[in-house]
Amino acid sequence: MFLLNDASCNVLLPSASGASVRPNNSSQPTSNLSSSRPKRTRKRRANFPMEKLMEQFLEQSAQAEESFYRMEEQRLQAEDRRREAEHARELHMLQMLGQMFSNISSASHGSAAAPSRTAPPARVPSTVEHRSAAFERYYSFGSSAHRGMGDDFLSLVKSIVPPLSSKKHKGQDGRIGIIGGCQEYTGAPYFAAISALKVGADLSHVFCTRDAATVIKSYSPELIVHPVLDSPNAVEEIEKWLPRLHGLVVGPGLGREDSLLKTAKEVIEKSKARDIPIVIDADGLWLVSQQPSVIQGYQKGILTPNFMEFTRLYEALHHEPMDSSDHQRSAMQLSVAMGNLTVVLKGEQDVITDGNKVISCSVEGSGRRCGGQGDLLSGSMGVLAHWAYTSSTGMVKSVNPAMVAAFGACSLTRQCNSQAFHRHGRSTTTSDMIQEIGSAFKKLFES
Ligand SMILES: NC(=O)C1=CN([C@@H]2O[C@H](COP(=O)(O)OP(=O)(O)OC[C@H]3O[C@@H](n4cnc5c(N)ncnc54)[C@H](OP(=O)(O)O)[C@@H]3O)[C@@H](O)[C@H]2O)[C@@H](O)CC1
Ligand SMILES: Nc1ncnc2c1ncn2[C@@H]1O[C@H](COP(=O)(O)OP(=O)(O)OP(=O)(O)O)[C@@H](O)[C@H]1O
Repeated sequence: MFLLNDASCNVLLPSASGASVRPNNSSQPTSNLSSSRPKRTRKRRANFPMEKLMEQFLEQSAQAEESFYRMEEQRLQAEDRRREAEHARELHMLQMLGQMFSNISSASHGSAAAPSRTAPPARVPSTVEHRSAAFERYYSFGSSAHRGMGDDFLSLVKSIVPPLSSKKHKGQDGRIGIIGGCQEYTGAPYFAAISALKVGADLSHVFCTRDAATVIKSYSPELIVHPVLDSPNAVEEIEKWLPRLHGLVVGPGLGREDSLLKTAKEVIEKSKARDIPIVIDADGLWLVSQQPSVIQGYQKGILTPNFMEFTRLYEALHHEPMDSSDHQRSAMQLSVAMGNLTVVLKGEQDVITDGNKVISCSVEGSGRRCGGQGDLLSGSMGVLAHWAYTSSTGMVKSVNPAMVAAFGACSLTRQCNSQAFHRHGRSTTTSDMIQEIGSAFKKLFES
């Protein structure tokens, strides 16, 4: 905005910040416009007709405008340079982190750093070996100790979140399948499937028994529900969909009926052949404790046991009771015995390990332990595993995509628990936590 003050002829120019400022008289030939010397001004006014004065004023205005835009241009260029430098610094930091992890993995476990899809189960290290190894490779997030490393893992999770874009079509950010849902348990598969959607999958399929299907559909129109799990040709019916699925969660609300477990087992085999990331939870873990070979050595498999489920698995693999005083060590031992599968032992702290590294997630949750929180966790992990394995950033692959996905899902579940508890206190339910997924995700991974 340019103002000509009638009485004094003072000129007001816009500053870069938008506020009007007076021009610097020392650098501009504006003495004829000054109001501080009335006599001289009057005399000059007599010599210069009004048009000449206007002409001069317009010329000065144009110069001022030009200099303003030049300064603005310089300011924007400096801002661009600052952003580019910041981006390069972030990228460099993540590459170094990736390099560091791959060094740790190759130094400690040779082939485990670049595992084959179905590696044979590795040797279980001795107690002494394990204690020092776990110490060296133990990182914690949420407590004040090792916060730097936790923050780095958080950066890795942030880096796998795909950008939202109008160029994408429905399905590109993930189609997730849940194998579970029977007459007794309809809530668990619903929680897992809706959580996958709310984290950011585009489509969520539930493969459940016939009598559970209508119930699950009635909870939400967002879910695609297939009433096939107890049909005679269940495996073929589900197999038809596998080429379209990016992630599978097996177990929430599956139940333990032999025929359903047999179907789940065959679906796991078919999904492995297609290289689909598979999260196994709840009754899926019951199946694994009966037949570990169903998933043993599959590097894209993640097990998410609670303490009870963990004990069952550990004893099935090691044929002896576990040492419950050292969760990190026991979790590493189970992972190694399962062929370096990623294991998430849920609890007061979530312990996440692939047998080489151990991370602990202790993001503050709450004291509320309503049923279904584990389903929120496994559904979210299904999506994050797909994003981690298909991430184009590269550095996630030098860590272990399954560990990054597991860490992301644990942090998110605990953050949802904390936020829901702040609103609802003791009456918090898993549905309240699911309502918090959007804001918890934004807070953790998009800020
Ligand atoms: N709304 C729904 O539809 C829901 C359905 N769900 C579905 O239910 C199915 C069975 O799953 P599950 O977890 O109840 O079976 P299981 O592992 O045998 O545990 C049974 C017993 O283990 C114990 N226990 C548990 N945790 C423990 C711990 N941390 N530390 C120590 N002990 C612990 C505890 O024993 P208690 O305290 O009673 O002695 C508990 O009663 C499965 O399909 C699942 O998806 C759930 O997802 C919830 C929402
Ligand atoms: N003692 C705890 N303190 C804080 N958070 C916890 C605690 N126990 C579990 N959690 C959180 O709750 C999540 C679900 O764990 P939980 O042990 O409830 O699973 P679950 O028993 O398999 O659940 P579900 O009821 O779905 O079967 C964990 O990832 C963890 O983040």
